[in-house]
Amino acid sequence: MSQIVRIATRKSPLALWQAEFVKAELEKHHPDLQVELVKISTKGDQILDVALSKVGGKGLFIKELEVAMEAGEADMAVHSMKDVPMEMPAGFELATICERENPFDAFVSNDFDSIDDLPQGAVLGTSSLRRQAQILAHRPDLDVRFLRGNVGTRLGKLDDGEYQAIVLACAGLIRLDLQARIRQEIPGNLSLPAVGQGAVGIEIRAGDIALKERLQPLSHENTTLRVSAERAMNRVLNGGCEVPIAGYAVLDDQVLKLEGRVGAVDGSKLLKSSAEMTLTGPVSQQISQATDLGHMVARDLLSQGAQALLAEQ
Ligand SMILES: NCc1[nH]cc(CCC(=O)O)c1CC(=O)O
Repeated sequence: MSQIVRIATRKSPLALWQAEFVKAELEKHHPDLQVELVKISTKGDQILDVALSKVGGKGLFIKELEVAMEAGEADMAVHSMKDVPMEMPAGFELATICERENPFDAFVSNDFDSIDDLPQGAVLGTSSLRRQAQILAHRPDLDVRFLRGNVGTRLGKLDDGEYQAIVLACAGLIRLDLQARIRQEIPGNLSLPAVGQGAVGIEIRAGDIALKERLQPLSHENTTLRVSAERAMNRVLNGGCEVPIAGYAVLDDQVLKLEGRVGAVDGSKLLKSSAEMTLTGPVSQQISQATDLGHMVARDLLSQGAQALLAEQ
């Protein structure tokens, strides 16, 4: 007898790709499972004309999915980790973090090869305060303008000529088979990625141990440790996806290295900090070491004045 599990997902093409990916993985590892998608509209999808930072951002893309899980209409929700708040609401837990796709930002343009190739004063589209802060710190002459909507909408606005270039996540473009649109993978030293960028996370009702067990084969240890450090940093800085904070960790040979940045949205200031740590012991211990590393970098950014910068936004 097959058992049915339902995934709550937003309706954007990228959200659907991610939910379909989790469905396929689950069915591969558990042939007895029948996985269905429950497609839901969220407030974040409907508000397209205001900066997310101005509409009380945190959790904007995931609230409705939690309501469906609470009502028993779905058993789990699949999210871009970048959009998952640092604290999960009571009754829910982050069960699994899957393998990260390319974490970097993409420069997309029909006329130019890279950020440095843009002419003086060029119009660049992004609504990410993190991207704006870092790009303006590097190229203060650029005219950064508002750009929201799902990946297809943003590319459409570029092609209509509203912008000379736009910046979005490489991961989204790659997953939607639009990698040909990436003119430059923006190096991390120019635009450090957002906390969790490129990783997919799975949220469940707190205490649903049977489902968590089922999800275990989808969990990616290297990604989980890196994203744990990034999120621990963000938690201390009190940041979500809608603040000019960047955080990116790499893990090679048990050495976890985390870099964090907090910027002024006009590019006038960019605080940077990094630290590394050798992870040892069982995974649960390594996660707590990764968390400590995140706290260290956050405290260093705070000692450099991050709080004042974030309060200005
Ligand atoms: N804030 C929206 C969002 N959430 C996740 C992604 C991209 C995919 C990812 O980071 O996994 C995007 C679009 C973008 O930043 O261009």
